[in-house]
Amino acid sequence: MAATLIDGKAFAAKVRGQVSEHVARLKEEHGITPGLAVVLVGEDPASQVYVRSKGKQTVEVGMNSFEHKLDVDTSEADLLALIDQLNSDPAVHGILVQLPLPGHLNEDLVINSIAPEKDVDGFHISNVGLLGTGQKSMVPCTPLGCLMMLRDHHGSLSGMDAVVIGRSNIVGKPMAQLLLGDSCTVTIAHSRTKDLPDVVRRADIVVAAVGRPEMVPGDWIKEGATVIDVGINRIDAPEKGEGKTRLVGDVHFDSAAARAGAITPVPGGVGPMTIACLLANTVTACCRANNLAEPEGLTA
Ligand SMILES: Nc1nc(=O)c2c([nH]1)NC[C@@H]1CN(c3ccc(C(=O)N[C@@H](CCC(=O)O)C(=O)O)cc3)C=[N+]21
Repeated sequence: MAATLIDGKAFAAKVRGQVSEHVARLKEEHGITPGLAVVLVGEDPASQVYVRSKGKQTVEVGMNSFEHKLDVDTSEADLLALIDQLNSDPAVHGILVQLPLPGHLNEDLVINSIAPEKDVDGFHISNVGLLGTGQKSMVPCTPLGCLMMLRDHHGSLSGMDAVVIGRSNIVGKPMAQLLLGDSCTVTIAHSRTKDLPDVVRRADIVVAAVGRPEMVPGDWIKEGATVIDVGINRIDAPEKGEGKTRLVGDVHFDSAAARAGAITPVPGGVGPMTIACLLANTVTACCRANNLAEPEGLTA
């Protein structure tokens, strides 16, 4: 492998260390403990695993974790009532409603009912608008984690050609805004993009966020480019035994690593950074709520 491995797991541990220090200072100097509320509707096993690891890490950095597990057929009114209650609870500085929600619940309505200053996912329309206009906002965790790794690796991103594959509200669009904010020339590619391989081949930075296992082959990657793989896809792995699975990204790792200058692995890349940034956003929200100086290096 020619490429430098960007170790998201190690980077995330470093970010959590910084978060812990800020939390300790908030407690000692101000008597405030940041709190994160996570709302999970239904019992999707993958979501449960993810929510559990978030709760564990929240407590490990010294914050309060409030978990709300609701029945899969919870009514929209009941969910909105819970969010209302969390919005007005001074012990709660961050609120995350795990997505996707069951089909009978209107995701946009639910997300936009979260108080924008507590919206640690950065999905509320106010935060989307603030980010798009370069104003102070809550920044979505996955793109924020990608940006931190890119800045750490390159220093300045100014003038670089960045291609984001995927146009979701959760990753693709906010990622493009952040890269533009750092003065990249940004292309957002998607399933209808013509000549996708050629578009990707001109990129200095490739961010793959489509959710299709290994869809980006190495020969799309420009020699020396930096590849950030956002995909976390579980696929069958019969070679490991019957019924076994493994995680792969949206990028074909081995062939891409042979051409890239730097690349993030899956697992151990963007995923751990997403959770670290969720904790970072909660500290940021807590500082803003209390008119305290914001933690440096943990925001965009
Ligand atoms: N409102 C909301 N916000 C989210 O941020 C959100 C969400 N809903 N719904 C679900 C997705 C998924 N997600 C992951 C974060 C980290 C890992 C992660 O750390 N993955 C490990 C591997 C974990 C494993 O082994 O299964 C890794 O990539 O190394 C995975 C998935 C956040 N999401």
